[in-house]
Amino acid sequence: MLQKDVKLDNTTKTWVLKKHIDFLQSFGKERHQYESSMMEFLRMSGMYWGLTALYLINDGKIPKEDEIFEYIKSCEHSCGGYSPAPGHDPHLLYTLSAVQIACLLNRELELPIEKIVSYVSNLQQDDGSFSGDKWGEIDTRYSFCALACLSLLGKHNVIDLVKAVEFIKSCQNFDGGFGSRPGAESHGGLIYCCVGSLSIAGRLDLVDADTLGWWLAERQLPSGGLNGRPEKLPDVCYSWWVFSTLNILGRDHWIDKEELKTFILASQDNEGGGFSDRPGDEPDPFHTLFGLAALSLMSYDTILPIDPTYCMPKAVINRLGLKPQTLS
Ligand SMILES: COc1ccc(S(=O)(=O)N2Cc3cc(-c4ccc(C=O)o4)ccc3N(Cc3cncn3C)C[C@H]2Cc2ccc(O)cc2)cc1
Ligand SMILES: [Zn+2]
Repeated sequence: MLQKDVKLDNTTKTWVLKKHIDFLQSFGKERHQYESSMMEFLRMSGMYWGLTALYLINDGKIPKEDEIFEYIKSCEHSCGGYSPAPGHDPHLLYTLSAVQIACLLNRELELPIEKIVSYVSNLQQDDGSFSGDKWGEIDTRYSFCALACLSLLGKHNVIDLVKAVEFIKSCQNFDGGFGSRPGAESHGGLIYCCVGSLSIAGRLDLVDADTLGWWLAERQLPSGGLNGRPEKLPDVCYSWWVFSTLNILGRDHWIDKEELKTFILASQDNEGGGFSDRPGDEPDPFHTLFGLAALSLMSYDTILPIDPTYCMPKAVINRLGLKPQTLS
């Protein structure tokens, strides 16, 4: 079977740091008005992606902090959950994003912590799994959102951690990977969520690190890029999902970092700044964060260090006194 991949033209793209800062600072303004309005359904997450990316390359400086915190408050619901934008329904995805942004601003203590904690713990099911909102869709993504959100607030002991870990273990496959539910196929993004959850819970002993490490290293293609499943095209965001998981498992030397770096840099937009999913596509804040975050794990240029488990600046995780488990 011909391996699907992209062909990098041999001009290595220059590192356009200033343009990435401009791209991130202008998102939501006139230049990106259209895309930004189209993305209202995920705006709170879009702000976490854009602001974290900016923090990493702008020496931790974030503009308009008060305006951002007012926006978070405008998305708060009486149940303790946050919506992506005013007038939308609350959901665990955007509650995590709101807490992550508040932590970036060093203002997490100004949040209604007890209400958020009760919102998140009420989403845990009898089998230890989590749903994303009242409609009840179960997904290991939501286990990660719940554990990350509560641990950032120093409250992860309010849920049944043993059962939460048990559910994640029930989603482990013979290839060492994890899926969205028991029996679902292994997928790079869900493996990151499950290994990240076990890292927060201090239970990486449950991971078969060699078998999973091998499956993850198999994601690298001749272009240097990583895909999320066999036979898929490489994509910059998998540079984060797959590479940060290898980093947590102490096996990130199992892939060729130089080739991954080349693929990520080739996915920069040299005109307007930002990163796309692969060379030649439109850049967006989502792929810009995950491209920069992977480069940060490779200590590229002046990008500030990032924590592989939380996808947040190390300085913020250290300030919160959090020590997510990693294997050496
Ligand atoms: C453009 O098409 C999509 C498809 C899915 C989504 S998603 O919300 O389900 N989601 C996140 C995601 C976001 C973007 C994006 C564009 C502009 C912005 C502004 O901030 O963000 C783009 C893609 C995307 N995807 C889809 C994707 C990424 N790489 C390959 N694909 C198909 C991921 C998707 C799932 C997701 C992942 C992480 C997360 O924290 C939340 C949702 C969003 C747009
Ligand atoms: Zn992607």
